[in-house]
Order: sequence, then C-alpha cells, then structure tokens
Amino acid sequence: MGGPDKETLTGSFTAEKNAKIFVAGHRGLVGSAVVRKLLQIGFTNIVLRTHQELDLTRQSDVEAFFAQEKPQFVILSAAKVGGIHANNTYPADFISINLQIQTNVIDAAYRNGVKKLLFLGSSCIYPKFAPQPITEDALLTGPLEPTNEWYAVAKIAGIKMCQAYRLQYGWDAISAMPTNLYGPNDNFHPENSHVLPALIRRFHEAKVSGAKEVVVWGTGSPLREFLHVDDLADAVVFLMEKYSGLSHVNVGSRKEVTIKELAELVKEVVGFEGDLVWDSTKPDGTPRKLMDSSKLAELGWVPKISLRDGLVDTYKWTTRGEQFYEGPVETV
Ligand SMILES: NC(=O)C1=CN([C@@H]2O[C@H](COP(=O)(O)OP(=O)(O)OC[C@H]3O[C@@H](n4cnc5c(N)ncnc54)[C@H](OP(=O)(O)O)[C@@H]3O)[C@@H](O)[C@H]2O)C=CC1
Ligand SMILES: C[C@H]1O[C@H](OP(=O)(O)OP(=O)(O)OC[C@H]2O[C@@H](n3cnc4c(=O)[nH]c(N)nc43)[C@H](O)[C@@H]2O)[C@@H](O)[C@@H](O)C1=O
Repeated sequence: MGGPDKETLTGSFTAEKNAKIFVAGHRGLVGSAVVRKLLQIGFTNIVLRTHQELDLTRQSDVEAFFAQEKPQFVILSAAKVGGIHANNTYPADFISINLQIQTNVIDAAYRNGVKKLLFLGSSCIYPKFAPQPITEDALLTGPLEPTNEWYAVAKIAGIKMCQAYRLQYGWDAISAMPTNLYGPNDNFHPENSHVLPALIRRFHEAKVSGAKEVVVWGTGSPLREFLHVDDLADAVVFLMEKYSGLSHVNVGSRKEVTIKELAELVKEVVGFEGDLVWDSTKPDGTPRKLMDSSKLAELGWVPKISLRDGLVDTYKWTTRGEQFYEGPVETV
C-alpha cells in the first residue's frame, strides 16, 4: 500500500473543511482547544464521543465506532493525564490505560481507512538527563524520570506504533510531543493536576479565604517550559496540514522558567498578597526539560501566546462564572 514518502505536504488537510474528523478526548484541555480551532477555521464535520459514550480502552467498542463512523482524520488527544503526584501514585493506570487507548485507536483508524492520524505524546518521553534543549533524536538515549516513566513508556510506544504503521503500511500517522500545557478546560484538581492549574486554584482559594500563605511543592528550582493550549491546537492543525514524516515533532514555547518564578507569576496574576511556603517532601521531578522545537520552526510554525498573557486569560476563564472552575476532577 502506498503512503506519503515526503516529510512535508502541501496542504490537503485544511482544504477539506467537510472532511469527517474524530477528535478523541474533546472535553479535555487539548481536545477542547483542537475542536475550538477546527470550528474557527471552518471545519463542519467533527465527530465527538465522551468517555461515557465510548470508552476507548474497549477494543471492540472502538472497532465498532470506526467501522460505523469511518472518519477521514483522527486527532488522538484522549489519554490518562495528570501531574507529578498522579503519575507517581497511579503507575498502573498511567501505563495500562494509555497503552490500551492508543493501541485501540491507532489500529482501528488504520484498518478503517483513516487518511491521517496525529498522536499526542509528551516531553516526558525523553531521558531525565537529556542534553538541553532536547532534540527529537534524544529519544531512547537514557533512563527516564522515575516519577513518570510508566506514562512515558506508553507514550514512547505510541510514537513507535505510528512509525511502525508508516513503515509497514505506508500509513500517514504522525506524532507531536508538546511541552507542559495550560489553558481553559484544564484539570484543576488540588493534588492530581499539573503545576499551573494547581497553583492558579491554590492561590485563588487563598486570596478568597484571606489565607496568609500558600504551599508550593518541591524546592522551586526545577525548570519547565509552558505552552498555551491554543498555540498547541494551532500547531496540531499546522502539522496535519504540513507534516508527514517518520520522526515525532517537538512542540514547545522555547522559553523556560523555574517553578519559583512560575509561582511568583501566578501569585501576581491572581493577586494573592501572602507568602509562599515550599514543601520539600514533594518531588521535584526532572530538573529541566526544555525542548528544541527548531524542527517545527523550520517547517514554519512558532507560538504566539506569552506565558503572562496566557496565564491572565486562563485565570479570567476559571473565574468567569460565580465559582472557580475546577475541571473534570473525577478524571484522575
Ligand atoms: N496537559 C499537559 O500539560 C500535556 C498533555 N499532553 C498530551 O495531550 C493529550 C491530552 O491531554 P489533556 O488534554 O491535558 O488531558 P485531559 O485529561 O484534559 O483530557 C483527556 C481526555 O481524554 C478522555 N479520556 C480519558 N480516558 C478515556 C477513555 N478510556 N475513553 C475515552 N476518553 C477518555 C478524558 O475524558 P474524561 O475526562 O471523561 O475521562 C478527557 O476528555 C494527552 O495525550 C497528553 O499526554 C502532552 C503534554 C503536556
Ligand atoms: C506534562 C508533564 O507533567 C508531569 O511532569 P512535571 O512537569 O513534573 O509536572 P507537574 O506540572 O506536575 O510539576 C512540575 C513541577 O512543579 C512542581 N509543583 C509545585 N507545586 C505543585 C503543585 O501544586 N502541583 C503540581 N502538580 N506540581 C507542583 C512539581 O513538584 C514539579 O517540580 C508528568 O508527570 C507528565 O504528566 C508530563 O508529561
């Protein structure tokens, strides 16, 4: 079976605005941003299923769904996702659920004639002490960060599955590796979320209750790179349009901050006036994971949203109703 043999394409995706696209995980941070982006640029035939309607860990249900709906494109943004504590506490869930979801969806998509699929991985696929900034070819060159190795192993398997299907069948499956993301529809669970939503919520609640201090995990020294999810959604559409290579592609903001700097910024944006207290019994995780996103930049995509602007918008979004939006807290 013939498939694309060139790394770059010339825009077949956005030309087909009535093509049927399945966005898996559309109620999550990434999936919801991808749907917003697709609607904004005029796509009219987006197929969606909630977790309750279609459990993607159930192989026969996934096969039946693909056989019935026959989508032409798939964005795979459904996954078991969480921050450092959730990853460290539920290793079995993180490896097994993610392996099941991605294996079922990727295989059923191929068998049911999907033209192109994009799989979402994560920057945690790289070795804990990879040279910085981390290029795509650092994959599988050293041991993983222990707090998220189970999730990382599943994500590496997803990349490899896309590559294997391209090599054996010539099928157009690509993988994007985003850095740490944030934005509307994030998970704001107090323990199981990522650092940014956790801190937005904790600082907000401290401001409202008049608390004198806020506890932040770890030492504050780890460096992280953050990307607003609307930038990521833009990059996803860009890659669907322009990229058809074997290698996965890093998607980062190319800017890093320490967790201490991040906490100070969230404190300022939320308007909390008390002190920060560091809980060094909590893990720091990987010391640094700045990705080298020059492959994507060379293809012609760069991010637009600064961390400060993205944070201000996200905080406004969480407090736009009468109550703080906590997100789908039952997910982890
Ligand atoms: N958030 C981040 O910082 C980063 C995320 N990524 C990647 O982006 C992708 C999306 O992450 P994100 O949007 O943050 O995650 P979310 O937790 O916000 O969303 C995940 C979505 O997947 C759905 N889902 C989970 N399990 C199943 C299942 N068994 N069947 C059907 N649907 C299911 C969830 O539904 P429900 O809530 O109902 O369970 C939810 O809608 C993931 O692959 C993740 O690895 C990569 C780098 C960073
Ligand atoms: C995207 C990526 O996300 C995860 O990796 P991580 O980058 O380590 O994720 P994190 O956002 O949870 O933490 C970042 C840093 O921040 C510190 N930190 C301070 N205070 C809070 C806090 O209140 N909550 C959290 N979660 N972290 C805190 C925390 O101690 C750490 O030093 C992977 O497991 C995996 O899911 C993955 O791929």
